[in-house]
Amino acid sequence: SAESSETLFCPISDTVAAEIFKKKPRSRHHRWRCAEVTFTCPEEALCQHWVSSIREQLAAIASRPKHLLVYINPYSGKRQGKRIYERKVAPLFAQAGVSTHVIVTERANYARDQLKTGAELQKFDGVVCVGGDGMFSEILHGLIWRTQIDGGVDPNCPEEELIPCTLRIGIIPAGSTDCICFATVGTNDPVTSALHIIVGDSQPMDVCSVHHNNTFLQYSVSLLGYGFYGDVLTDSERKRWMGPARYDLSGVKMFLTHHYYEGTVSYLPAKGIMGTPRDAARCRSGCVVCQHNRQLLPEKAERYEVDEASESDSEWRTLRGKFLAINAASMSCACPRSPKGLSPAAHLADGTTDLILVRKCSRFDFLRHLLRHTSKDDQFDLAFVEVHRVRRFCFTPRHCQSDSDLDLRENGKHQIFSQICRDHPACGCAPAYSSWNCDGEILNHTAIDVRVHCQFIQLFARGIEEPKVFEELPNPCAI
Ligand SMILES: CCCCCCCCCCCCC/C=C/[C@@H](O)[C@H](CO)NC(=O)CCCCCCCCCCCCCCC
Ligand SMILES: Nc1ncnc2c1ncn2[C@@H]1O[C@H](COP(=O)(O)OP(=O)(O)OP(=O)(O)O)[C@@H](O)[C@H]1O
Ligand SMILES: [Ca+2]
Repeated sequence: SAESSETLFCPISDTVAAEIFKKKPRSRHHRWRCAEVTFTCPEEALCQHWVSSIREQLAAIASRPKHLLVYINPYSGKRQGKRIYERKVAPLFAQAGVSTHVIVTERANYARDQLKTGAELQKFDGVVCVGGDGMFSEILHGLIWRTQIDGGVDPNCPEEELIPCTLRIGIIPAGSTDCICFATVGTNDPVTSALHIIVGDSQPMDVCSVHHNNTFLQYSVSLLGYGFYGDVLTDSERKRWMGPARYDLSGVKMFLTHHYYEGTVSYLPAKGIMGTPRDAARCRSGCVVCQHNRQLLPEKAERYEVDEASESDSEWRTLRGKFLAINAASMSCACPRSPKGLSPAAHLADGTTDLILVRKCSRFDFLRHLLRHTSKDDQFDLAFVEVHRVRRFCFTPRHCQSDSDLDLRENGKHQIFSQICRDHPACGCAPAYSSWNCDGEILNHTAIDVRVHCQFIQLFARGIEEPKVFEELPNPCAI
């Protein structure tokens, strides 16, 4: 009888592919590619038996998603989101037997609003966003909001125990920074991300809730930045037409502007945990620090909250001063601009955020600090920089006297003056306030209360994998 053969779909990493095909491993770490392995057998019936049993085995893996809700932002990054999805991702989902419901967004917050109220989520095993960090933020907000409202929880109360989201989120990177994808996968590559979704990987992630006066503002998973990163974002929003390059231009402009801001930061240090922001070790796939610190949370942490006793007033610390930047990095914030990130030793899922305070210093010193984000040197090893691993923090700008004052500033006259001064640094009048950059969105309040919720969401990812030495290569069939 004639030999039968069938091509089977098997996603594998570059290194494993190299081992199978005896090719030289590629230098681009963390990228995954599809490989085809053809088995031949003498009988067609046997071949069909192999195929059907492999398909059955794959279908029985509960962690693999079967139905996905996909949102594409057609305006992300270089406006390639739709093309990237259709050319690189959709064929892989089809080949792997993953069905999809694809929605191209029609406006900002389209996906968020649908998830909050409209979408029939029980049909899906996950939600995929094709876009940048802003698009991810929409999905995050939609899903968290929906989960709280369905569970009868008030998201406005900062002390409320939130209900964690169960639907996993996948990110197909197509944006300007794609920091969440880069920091959870190790690369910004749509095919790699699609394969992590197909094989059903799970990576838990911390989420910060941000409140102002008992009113919910936003959630954050990467950077909450006041001062430099807030000003870069505000300035870059007026240059959206430039695409990803707007951040570099605004970065240079804000570096030259060199504004500092006065205020008070109070924080609750994360006590008894494994790991510090100055560690040489990094958060990697299967991170023991994240697992250990999650277990430290008390039993009621079934609801993913921190022990109230550890939040007594005496534990809080307060710092006042003039700051060029106040950054809270709940993860490394690694991205192509800074492959080690704002806080290289931060953890994806340890229930803490790294609070980085850059005090007023010379332009030269600030440049040294910034440059160290791109080299092996420690950006925290400078007299004007301090970093604390915290569970919660509050910030109050010095000139923030009352809410009505703040509202006036945010809605009216002060904002205009502040804007004039921002645009005309030569007038010598520095603005009293910056804005918070919350994962790339501008917050409309400056006095904020931030709380970390440990392992609050799950991504279709597995964290960054350490490069494998040859002997440790996994069995490709087990991936
Ligand atoms: C001299 C080179 C120094 C390079 C220093 C690079 C540090 C870069 C650190 C990037 C951290 C990104 C954190 C991620 C935040 C995301 O949630 C958010 C949403 O996508 N992205 C941004 O806010 C977008 C933020 C983009 C910030 C870009 C900052 C660029 C700074 C350039 C300073 C140049 C000084 C030159 C002096 C001659
Ligand atoms: N159809 C749409 N039209 C206009 N804006 C949209 C649309 N869909 C989503 N958005 C908004 O576009 C913004 C930027 O999206 P996204 O993050 O995907 O791209 P980006 O280029 O990486 O931008 P950023 O660097 O701000 O994250 C988000 O705030 C999102 O809410
Ligand atoms: Ca963290």
